[in-house]
Amino acid sequence: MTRAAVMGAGSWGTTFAKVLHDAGTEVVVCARRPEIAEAINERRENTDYLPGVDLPEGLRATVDPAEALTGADIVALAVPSQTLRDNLAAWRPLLPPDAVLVSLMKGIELGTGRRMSEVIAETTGASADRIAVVGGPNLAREIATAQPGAAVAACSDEDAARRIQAACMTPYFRVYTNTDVVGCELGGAVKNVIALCVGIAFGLGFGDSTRALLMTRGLAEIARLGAALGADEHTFAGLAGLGDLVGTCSSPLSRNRTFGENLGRGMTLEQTIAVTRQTAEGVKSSEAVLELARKYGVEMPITEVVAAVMHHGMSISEAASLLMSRSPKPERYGV
Ligand SMILES: NC(=O)C1=CN([C@@H]2O[C@H](COP(=O)(O)OP(=O)(O)OC[C@H]3O[C@@H](n4cnc5c(N)ncnc54)[C@H](O)[C@@H]3O)[C@@H](O)[C@H]2O)C=CC1
Ligand SMILES: O=C(CO)COP(=O)(O)O
Repeated sequence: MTRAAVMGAGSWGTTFAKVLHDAGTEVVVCARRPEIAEAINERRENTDYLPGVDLPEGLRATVDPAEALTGADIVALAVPSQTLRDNLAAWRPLLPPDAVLVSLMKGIELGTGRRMSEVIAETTGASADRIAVVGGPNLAREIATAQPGAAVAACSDEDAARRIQAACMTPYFRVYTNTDVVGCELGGAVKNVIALCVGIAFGLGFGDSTRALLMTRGLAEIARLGAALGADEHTFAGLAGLGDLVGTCSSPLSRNRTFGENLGRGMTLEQTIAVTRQTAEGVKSSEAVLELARKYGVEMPITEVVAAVMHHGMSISEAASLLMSRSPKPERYGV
């Protein structure tokens, strides 16, 4: 039987652990706080992150990383992207040498511009055939309540991708494989930045025309960055690209979209941060994505204004007018 450890018992870590369990994988989820592990083990509920969602009997939680990691064939990482490097430094001595390390995270590291698979490689020394990514349009509460969903398991080693696929495919969760790790990661991370902008537009009272505009031009800038970083452009038409963008930008469950919506409705950045209890990756990643775009000479106008609003005090009205007053150009998808 395949054994998996899920490191991080937030909303997605807990949900993905349930998916693995439902797929017949033996799984232990590792929480930081004892009360979360206790609630999962004893009340069969993650009372903080997924209140009201029943968790299966066989899903075990611990606060002891060694207990979770010992003997694991698959180690799924589900902590906030900006904390991965520090978390991995602590877990590294405990990682089984042959385990596949799977990033479930959708962010880019601030200050380095590294994708999560790169942070994993740098911190653990694992080779590319042991580093994978799972991404797609997966809103935790929906998947945790077994609503039909799908994702992509990506690894440069197709066999490893297939092993992950087998470990988490259930009657309600379809998993496809891909070998384009870069594309799958960029799709997941950059859509969070676009979702912030869509949320702002929604909060300002704009409707579906504006949302569709931002999603479509957002996808164009994701694809441009992807081309520069060597991704396969077809990935962006798939679940980890268009799929994830549509899911997040459309859903009131999205923390990123909700963060933007609160700003659009008139909250200050500080007020919005204060009311946001879970991880809205796009806030920090917007600046990291922009650094990456500048490094590779890629134009990303939506990312640019989102980063300016999140980090450099630009007002929302200035951001909107900057986007709408760009010079006329032919429509192009991607490069
Ligand atoms: N929630 C969702 O629907 C989905 C989330 N993701 C991605 O999964 C990753 C994890 O997100 P969620 O589980 O949703 O986040 P969350 O905010 O619900 O949970 C984060 C978890 O990381 C733990 N953690 C470990 N070290 C931490 C530190 N230093 N600071 C703060 N928290 C720390 C927290 O205790 C918590 O268990 C993110 O990159 C997110 O983009 C991906 C797909 C769906
Ligand atoms: O990644 C997600 C959906 O696929 C979750 O989006 P949020 O992080 O904005 O909630």
